[in-house]
Amino acid sequence: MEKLSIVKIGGNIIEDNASLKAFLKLFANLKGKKILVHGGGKRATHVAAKLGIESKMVNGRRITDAETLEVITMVYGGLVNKNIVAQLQSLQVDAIGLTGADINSIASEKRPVKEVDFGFVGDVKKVAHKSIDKLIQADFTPVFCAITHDGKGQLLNTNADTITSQVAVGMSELYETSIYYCFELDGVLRDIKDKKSVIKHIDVTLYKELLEQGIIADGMLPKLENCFDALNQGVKTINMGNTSMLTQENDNFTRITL
Ligand SMILES: Nc1ncnc2c1ncn2[C@@H]1O[C@H](COP(=O)(O)OP(=O)(O)O)[C@@H](O)[C@H]1O
Ligand SMILES: CC(=O)N[C@@H](CCC(=O)OP(=O)(O)O)C(=O)O
Repeated sequence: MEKLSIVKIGGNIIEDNASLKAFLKLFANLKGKKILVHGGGKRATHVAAKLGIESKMVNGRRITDAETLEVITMVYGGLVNKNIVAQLQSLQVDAIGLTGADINSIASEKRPVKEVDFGFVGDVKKVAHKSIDKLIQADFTPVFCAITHDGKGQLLNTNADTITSQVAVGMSELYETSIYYCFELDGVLRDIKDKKSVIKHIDVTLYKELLEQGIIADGMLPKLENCFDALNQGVKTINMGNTSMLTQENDNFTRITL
């Protein structure tokens, strides 16, 4: 099977122009077929605040009312996605920016209201791996933002980490897939105050321990939540760390295995 890399960048990298530029260079140099997924939660929070809209997160997910959905559509689907695509074009990567509504690539379902009403937040139901592959086979590089749709005309906010693992699972039908969760730290840390305390390898048993001890929290929750499902559903490798893990020179990052 041919290899496919699915790379995710989040808010902290996107917020810092120099970090974003440096990352996009590494991504452009990454050999083989690839997909980029980006978040932008921090930018959405800033823009919402400017508009007088307060942001609320529960379990690493944004409570998304109708007003917030408008903001995230503009920020993720417009501002962030198109800037990244333009920068990739300047690096000779023929990128195409997508929400899950485009080519019906990621269909989701509005999260049912249980203890928390997340509003317009979608849980991924179907990834159109064959349609996405048409773009890849045509030598385009898909760049997904954190928006999906329900097939009935409703856009839904979906955590970018979750999109990454679900797209990777879908594409595993056709490729040997590797996920790279790039963020500002070197990996999952045993002690959040000690930047050097990178845990090099996490399996299911250690994951449960770390979760119980509260070592995995906040933005780290959605990253790790779906990893083991993804590995069980055919994703070959999952890595978490800073952007330099995309080069062969850095091996100081976290590898997730079953
Ligand atoms: N054990 C941990 N190791 C590393 N980061 C952690 C840990 N627990 C919580 N975090 C938090 O998770 C954040 C990364 O998630 P998130 O903010 O969603 O990043 P991004 O948007 O860049 O993907 C880190 O900045 C850190 O504050
Ligand atoms: C439902 C939900 O929480 N969606 C996320 C999507 C963006 C995201 O995931 O951004 P980062 O990767 O930068 O955190 C949000 O609106 O914050």
